[in-house]
Amino acid sequence: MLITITASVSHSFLSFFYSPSPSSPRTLISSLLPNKLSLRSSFLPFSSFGRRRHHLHSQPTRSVSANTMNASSQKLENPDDLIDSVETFIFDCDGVVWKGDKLIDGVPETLDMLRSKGKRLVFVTNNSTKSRKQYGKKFETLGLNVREEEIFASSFAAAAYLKSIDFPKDKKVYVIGEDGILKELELAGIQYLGGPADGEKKIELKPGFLMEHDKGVGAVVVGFDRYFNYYKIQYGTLCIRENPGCLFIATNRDAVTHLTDAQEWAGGGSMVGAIGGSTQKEPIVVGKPSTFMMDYLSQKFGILKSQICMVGDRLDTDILFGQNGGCKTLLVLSGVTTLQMLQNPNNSIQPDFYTNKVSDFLSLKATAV
Ligand SMILES: O=C(CO)[C@H](O)[C@H](O)COP(=O)(O)O
Repeated sequence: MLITITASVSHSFLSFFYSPSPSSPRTLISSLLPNKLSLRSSFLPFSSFGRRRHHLHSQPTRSVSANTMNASSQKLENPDDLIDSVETFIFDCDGVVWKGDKLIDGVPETLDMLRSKGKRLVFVTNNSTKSRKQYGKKFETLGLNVREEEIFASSFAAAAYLKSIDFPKDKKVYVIGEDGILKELELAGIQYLGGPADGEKKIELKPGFLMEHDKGVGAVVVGFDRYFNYYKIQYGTLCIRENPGCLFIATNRDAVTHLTDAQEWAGGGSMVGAIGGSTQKEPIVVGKPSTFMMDYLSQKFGILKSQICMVGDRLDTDILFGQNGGCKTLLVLSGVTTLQMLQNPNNSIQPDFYTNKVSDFLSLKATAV
């Protein structure tokens, strides 16, 4: 069974890990797992600085959480009931708000309607290629009135996670990923190397060639990277395998993404999988479905998770993210998931509601009048 280590900022977990118990973190985490799950020996990337600060929990990506045992989803028929039952809507971006660079029909009007009802709107994306500021520009270009503080990308989550564990000022992060991660690390005051600059680098395998690496790297952050190469794999691998306590952090493990609308393209999970393959370690995942961003948001805005509705197009990231956080969930069929996929007997991830697209909030209301 696939198990993912996820990062959480929940106070209960924090106090749990700060407790003076002599138990090792591995024992503590093991105690949180159902009996049938076990941890592999290389599973926990604790470092000397992260040891007492990590509040990790192991979380199967599906099927063990009680939330994933929901009965079949209901087709959304009374949007007002759902709207009135929560104070915050978290929207996934790709497949919900836009597809690639194309705005999905009816999104601006729907967001305006929700704002006019006093709802808090938050946007969460696993795509780490841009920073919050860069996403702010994208929203603006698409004619959407969204502030940078309302956007939470996995690039930001990686930097926020490192801050939450007091990543030492004298340590560096090796980045396998694009500009968004670099920008967020910079804003967080964290030193880094790698990123797009290593995209051109090649390795000449002459006899006896040995690649040097920076012993001051305390974390490798892996996100979606269109310039992924063997140099980056080897560099990241050396840091994780040879620098004591070096963390392996993944922005997400998404299998596919939408680089063009003609087909699905290999996603961030492919880069993370390569580093997992060479290091034989599991990453700390900070993007969906990890609860790190959910916990972060709920603490930052002081929102009760039961007062949140997560709207997304992917079952194994968005809907699971909402369910793992104890929120209401709405699946829209405007992205990667079809009705057939939702209703396939092998699919156990059932959102509370499903509908075609977010603007159904408006059209269904109109029909009901
Ligand atoms: O970056 C990616 C590739 O790994 C993501 O799969 C993708 O872009 C996810 O976006 P969202 O969370 O907005 O659906």
